[in-house]
Amino acid sequence: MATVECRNIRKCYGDVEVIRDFNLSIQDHEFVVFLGPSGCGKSTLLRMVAGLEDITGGDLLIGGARINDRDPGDRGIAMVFQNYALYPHMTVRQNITFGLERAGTDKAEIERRLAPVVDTLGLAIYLNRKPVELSGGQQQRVAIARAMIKTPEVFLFDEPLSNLDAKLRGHLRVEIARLHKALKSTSIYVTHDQLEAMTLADRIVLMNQGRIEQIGTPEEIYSRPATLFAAGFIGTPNMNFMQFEVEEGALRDGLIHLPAPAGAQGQVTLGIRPGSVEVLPEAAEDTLRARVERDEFHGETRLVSLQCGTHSLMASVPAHMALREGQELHIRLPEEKLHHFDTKTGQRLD
Ligand SMILES: Nc1ncnc2c1ncn2[C@@H]1O[C@H](COP(=O)(O)OP(=O)(O)OP(=O)(O)O)[C@@H](O)[C@H]1O
Repeated sequence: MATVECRNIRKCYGDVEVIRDFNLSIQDHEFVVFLGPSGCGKSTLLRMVAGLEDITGGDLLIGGARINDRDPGDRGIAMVFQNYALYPHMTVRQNITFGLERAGTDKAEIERRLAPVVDTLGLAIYLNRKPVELSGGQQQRVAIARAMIKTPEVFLFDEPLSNLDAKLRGHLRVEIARLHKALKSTSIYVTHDQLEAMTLADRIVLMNQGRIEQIGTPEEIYSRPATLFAAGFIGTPNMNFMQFEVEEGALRDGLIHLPAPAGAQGQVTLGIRPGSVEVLPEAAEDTLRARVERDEFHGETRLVSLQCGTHSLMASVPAHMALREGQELHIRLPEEKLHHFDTKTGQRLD
């Protein structure tokens, strides 16, 4: 059973604490993505699991055994890095099998393991080439093959696609998902790319400044972000935010009058995703007047910047809805699509 458990994990560089009291249980076969902005600590955490960084405090368990002080080679893990780090003087075949040869695995066993790995990653025709004769995507496939052939219990991926162009990234993303299904190993994948996280993860661990902001399935985090940070980080285009002071149980300004969530006090941030803002040609009882500031054509949709009283909002509308800059129109903010946060603490209110 390749469960991974982090219990009160801490990491300090000198006096600076970069990971604080990190707790997480990863199940056998689960695909967990550490997602967050640059510097939030996701790589440091992954490197601690791999044994490439000391753990300052707490316990790290793989398969139920505490492995804080175990050598990287004895942890049952394999890691795929952002820089493929292939040996330039070796062929593809040698790069893939080198680790097993060094460990003294016998030749027949290496050949037995090589065939399905090479097959799965479409590398058979490149086996005798040197890395310099391969594209970036092919080189990263070799790096994945090198990790796969070790048949690890836990796969660790550190931004493996970030050096590739967008098309190749999409392609390899699908392959990694397929591989995970076939191999059934537990996987931890680090990225700052929310699309990768949303498409690959069983669960996302959203991190910010060395702490967990939210843990959940992609759907859970998208539809019920637990904090303002989670709401702003997940979703493209970004969620709209509007600031209000709670007055007599309502969020109110010259134009807007909405009920405040039960018990809300002080400042509340109202959030709504651009795709949830309804744009209407006619006024109705629950619509608000808005003016078009800018209209961007995005293919299937248009992204419209609106001014609604003192609030700036984005709305994503079908592309056929041609709008002019300066045009007056009417919008509706459906109540069931609103998110409320305490502005001071950043915590979700409803
Ligand atoms: N060897 C080190 N010495 C001191 N500080 C470090 C060291 N390595 C990382 N840090 C700091 O630890 C914090 C977390 O870094 P880490 O590389 O884990 O972030 P990250 O979320 O993976 O970012 P990125 O996406 O940019 O790689 C950062 O503030 C970084 O400056």
